[in-house]
Amino acid sequence: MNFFEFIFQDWSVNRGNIKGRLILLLFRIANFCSTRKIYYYIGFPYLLFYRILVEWFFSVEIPWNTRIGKNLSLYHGQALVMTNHVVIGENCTLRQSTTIGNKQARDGGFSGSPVIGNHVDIGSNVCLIGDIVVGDDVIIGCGAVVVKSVSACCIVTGNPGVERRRKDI
Ligand SMILES: CC(=O)SCCNC(=O)CCNC(=O)[C@H](O)C(C)(C)COP(=O)(O)OP(=O)(O)OC[C@H]1O[C@@H](n2cnc3c(N)ncnc32)[C@H](O)[C@@H]1OP(=O)(O)O
Ligand SMILES: N[C@@H](CO)C(=O)O
Repeated sequence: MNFFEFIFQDWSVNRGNIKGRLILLLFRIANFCSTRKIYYYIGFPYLLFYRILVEWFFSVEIPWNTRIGKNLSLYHGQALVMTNHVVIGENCTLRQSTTIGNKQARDGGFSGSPVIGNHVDIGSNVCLIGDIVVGDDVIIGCGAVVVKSVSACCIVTGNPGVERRRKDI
């Protein structure tokens, strides 16, 4: 993937969604710089710009070195927070007021963070926490709190999240 393909990899799935396109374009440029050593140093001022604009002003904390597959849809980009250990597959959807992160142990150490498969649709106001794996083709309902791994082809709803098999695939 060349530079332009890389930075525009989410463009088409966010058609009509200017904010989603802008945030993801800024993220992909930061991601490109931060994951290639020489560009990390050259692009460091840009990384600071990314952090201030996207994290402080848009309130979307997608760390610049997070591993995210192509075609991420980002609706209503605000109050979205994740750690840089999160992994997100291809063709996933994220919405507002969602946290994807870790938990802290009594000894002060941190757990791992979620690894999310392909074609995972995450509703608004969701918390995905800890060293868990979310399979492919999962839908996570709005407001769900997910602290255990989720099998592929399931819907998860509620707090604590309960999974059931999808009937549409
Ligand atoms: C501004 C905006 O629009 S931002 C966009 C916000 N939208 C979202 O985040 C969409 C997220 N999608 C959802 O939460 C959906 O409800 C889904 C995908 C989880 C389920 O959708 P459907 O398959 O149509 O389920 P359906 O509405 O038939 O409900 C099935 C059952 O699950 C329950 N249910 C549905 N969604 C949820 C939820 N988020 N949390 C808890 N229970 C739920 C229903 O009450 C129903 O229970 P019942 O069988 O006891 O009556
Ligand atoms: N309702 C659309 C956009 O607001 C969604 O699924 O998030």
